[in-house]
Amino acid sequence: MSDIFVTNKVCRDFIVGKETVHAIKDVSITIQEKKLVALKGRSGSGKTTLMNILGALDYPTSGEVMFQGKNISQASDKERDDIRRYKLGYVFQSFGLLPLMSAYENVEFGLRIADIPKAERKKMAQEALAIVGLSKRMNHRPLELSGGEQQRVAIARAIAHRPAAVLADEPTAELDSRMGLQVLKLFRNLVDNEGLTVVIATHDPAIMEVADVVYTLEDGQVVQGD
Ligand SMILES: Nc1ncnc2c1ncn2[C@@H]1O[C@H](COP(=O)(O)OP(=O)(O)OP(=O)(O)O)[C@@H](O)[C@H]1O
Repeated sequence: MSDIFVTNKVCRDFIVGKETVHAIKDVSITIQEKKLVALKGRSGSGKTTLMNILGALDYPTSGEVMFQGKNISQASDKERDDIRRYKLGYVFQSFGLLPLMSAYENVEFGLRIADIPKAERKKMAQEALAIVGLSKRMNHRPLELSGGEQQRVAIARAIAHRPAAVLADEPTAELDSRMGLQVLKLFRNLVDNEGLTVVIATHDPAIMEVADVVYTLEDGQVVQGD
């Protein structure tokens, strides 16, 4: 199986006043295709910083990040934009749905941003909502859905354009444990049945039930991986 993300001694520093915060230090990890990989660790351990770097949303201060064999830390803005738009999908803690649009419209809007032609958008949006089990709720607006359902709409939006990988930052933090587990199992299904690679940053202990590989971060360093 091939590697989809490889980081080599990645560091990210933030300058705050006169101090330098070493948010992540010398992180070297490999993420294989079609796996569910967890980045686990306490608040402040560097999970979001590493996710943003993997997702081409931020640059490392030093070190290399490879995505599908390409060094994205040195890629042009256009190449990075294309990776974000076409190759990756993102899921955030607070769902990020547009409140005045229905579930279907939220997913369809994501497909417009990914430049999917109009003629294909309807079928792709409906398929993505079917995968997350929300075909019957697709005309509901976010506030007419439970938190778990809203997160499933956000997942449908993240997968509808058929990216290679989905990056989810604390996707269960605003859900109770039952709904959180449902969402984690949905990610597991996406890996097993849709051939996606999923990377989840979380401190939710239930991740241990679904992850293939867990990297534990402590003070910006990977202390454990299996
Ligand atoms: N933009 C920034 N400016 C300054 N410091 C930052 C910035 N982003 C992150 N940090 C610092 O880097 C460290 C790692 O933060 P990060 O958000 O990656 O951790 P985290 O594990 O995702 O935490 P949480 O679970 O609370 O989101 C923290 O000490 C944080 O204060």
